[in-house]
Amino acid sequence: MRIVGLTGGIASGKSTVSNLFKANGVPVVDADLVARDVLRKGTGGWRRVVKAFGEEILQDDGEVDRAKLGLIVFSNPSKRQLLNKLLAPFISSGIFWEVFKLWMKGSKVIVLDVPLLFEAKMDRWTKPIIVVWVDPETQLQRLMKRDGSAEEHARDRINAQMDLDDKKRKADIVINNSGSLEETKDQFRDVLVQVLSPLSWTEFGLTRGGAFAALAFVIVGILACSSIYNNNVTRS
Ligand SMILES: CC(C)(COP(=O)(O)OP(=O)(O)OC[C@H]1O[C@@H](n2cnc3c(N)ncnc32)[C@H](O)[C@@H]1O)[C@@H](O)C(=O)NCCC(=O)NCCS
Ligand SMILES: Nc1ncnc2c1ncn2[C@@H]1O[C@H](COP(=O)(O)OP(=O)(O)OP(=O)(O)O)[C@@H](O)[C@H]1O
Repeated sequence: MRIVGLTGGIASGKSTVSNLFKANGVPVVDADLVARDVLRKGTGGWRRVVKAFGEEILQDDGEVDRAKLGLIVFSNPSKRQLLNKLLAPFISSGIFWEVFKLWMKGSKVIVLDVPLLFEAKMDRWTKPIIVVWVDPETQLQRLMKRDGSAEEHARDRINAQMDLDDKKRKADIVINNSGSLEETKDQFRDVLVQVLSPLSWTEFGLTRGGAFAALAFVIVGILACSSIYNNNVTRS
């Protein structure tokens, strides 16, 4: 199985690129969706977070007020670290299960869309790593426009992540999303060819088909050895 890492900065265009993958039949595991699930009312993540941050972060219906919690953690690094520490085990296992389900379905190439791929050291499980890069001013403007947020809050969110240029240096593939959507789609076409190139033997071994082939090989080997052994015992 080939697990492609897709990352970047906040509002750099990861969802835009992951939608292009989905439109081309490549399944995507979205870490933001997993992170939402593990914070739903009544879950283990919800209980831990409410215990640590207090009931004042809850809405009337008992769900976490995400905007309120966001304002707290994106302006305070130690509170953000606490939230990350509380949710990390739930997010990692959630991602693992999503990958496992796709493996069971027989998917050969999948994309992991994880904003904090490098920060959470999940980059070691993915190859190649695609970084969606955008120039800083465009990133700020797109973020403010999309979330309707003030410049100060948008900057807090951007500064809560590893510098986007550092991520770019760690990438195997860079998509520059500073221009139009058409320009991004042009780059994406070449990226798709690379991502869908034939699997290496190691990647094939990690697919469901590869695992069954290896198992069949071992069973045939054992049967062949036992038949040779039985023949020798009968003769002697
Ligand atoms: C603080 C929360 C409630 C704010 O929710 P909100 O709906 O406003 O934002 P959303 O979850 O859609 O995230 C938007 C973007 O913010 C960035 N972001 C989210 N969490 C973090 C974080 N802990 N550190 C840095 N950036 C983050 C990501 O780029 C993400 O794509 C939420 O982001 C959260 O629970 N974060 C902690 C979980 C986490 O680490 N998620 C990232 C998945 S790897
Ligand atoms: N090339 C582009 N031209 C114009 N607008 C764009 C372009 N790419 C993305 N956008 C817009 O910028 C915003 C951020 O893009 P997107 O949601 O894909 O980023 P993201 O990296 O997934 O964000 P997050 O980290 O918050 O999940 C969206 O409103 C999107 O429509």
